[in-house]
Amino acid sequence: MTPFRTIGIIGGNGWLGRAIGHALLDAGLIEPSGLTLSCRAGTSATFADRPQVAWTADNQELVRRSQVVIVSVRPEQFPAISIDARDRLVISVMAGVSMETLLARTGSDRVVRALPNAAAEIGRSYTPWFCSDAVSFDDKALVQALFESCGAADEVGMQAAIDYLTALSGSGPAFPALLAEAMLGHARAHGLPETIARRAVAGVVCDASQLLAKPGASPGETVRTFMEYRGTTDAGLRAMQDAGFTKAVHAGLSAAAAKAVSMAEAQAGKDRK
Ligand SMILES: NC(=O)C1=CN([C@@H]2O[C@H](COP(=O)(O)OP(=O)(O)OC[C@H]3O[C@@H](n4cnc5c(N)ncnc54)[C@H](OP(=O)(O)O)[C@@H]3O)[C@@H](O)[C@H]2O)C=CC1
Ligand SMILES: O=C(O)[C@@H]1CCC=N1
Repeated sequence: MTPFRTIGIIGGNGWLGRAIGHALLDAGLIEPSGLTLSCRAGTSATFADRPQVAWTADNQELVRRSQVVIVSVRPEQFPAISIDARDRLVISVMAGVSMETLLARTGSDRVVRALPNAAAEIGRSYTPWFCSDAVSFDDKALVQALFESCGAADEVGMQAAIDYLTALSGSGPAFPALLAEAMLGHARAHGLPETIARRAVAGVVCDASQLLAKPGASPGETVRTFMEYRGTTDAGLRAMQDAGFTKAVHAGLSAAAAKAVSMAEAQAGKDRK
């Protein structure tokens, strides 16, 4: 793998940008002095414990200092970013910004579209990524190592998979949160003390869900095993299904995936005008 000594993160003070920056440093993939971060104010307290990290408001200066440029601003903030990143490996983590738009707006032909999730903050993201033809074998090894510093990662061969996975795994951390919130509301309505309700819900959503991480575990098998008791869990699962649980999950994933595609089309449409 080519040793990349310099990496820049545009939007390095944001939720995802700072998570990736800290993960890279914690994994020793880069020295603090090799990391440049940007935000519009040009400085942030985010990496105060690492004073050798450089800050700038000038994104072209960041590009000049960095062999690898990670773009981590919100999609609607991207049009305001004007960079010439030819000869740089550009990695976008933005939802709904297509490879075609990235190639056209950055001037680089070595572009990666990656889609981490918020669990990068705790080193537990799942990050699929897709790259342009000019991305080299060494670049790919770097991208894989970079996102493995934030959790698990896989290269995918189709850009459409990134739009779909933006919904499934990119937005994914919000969905167990919705389940937890629904459970909490139910527990409160049944008069449970707040502390107990929170501990019980966290016990299910954060801890008991780890049963699914056991080697060989399968969600369908787990559901069927519980249903075979013909007891309380079976009653609960059947009522949830009858109320449209699977349908609701599928509708949510379809809506999120459609939004990823429509965001990409809207950005590309602006470029054509
Ligand atoms: N958060 C998540 O769970 C996930 C996010 N993503 C994608 O990652 C990207 C970032 O998301 P997230 O970190 O949550 O968003 P944030 O709003 O937390 O971070 C974006 C950052 O970009 C900075 N910024 C805005 N404009 C500029 C500019 N012109 N130059 C330099 N920096 C700029 C902002 O800082 P300031 O205002 O100080 O300039 C801000 O801190 C988005 O595109 C999103 O789609 C993908 C998967 C998951
Ligand atoms: O909601 C969003 O648009 C971004 C992308 C995935 C997670 N957050």
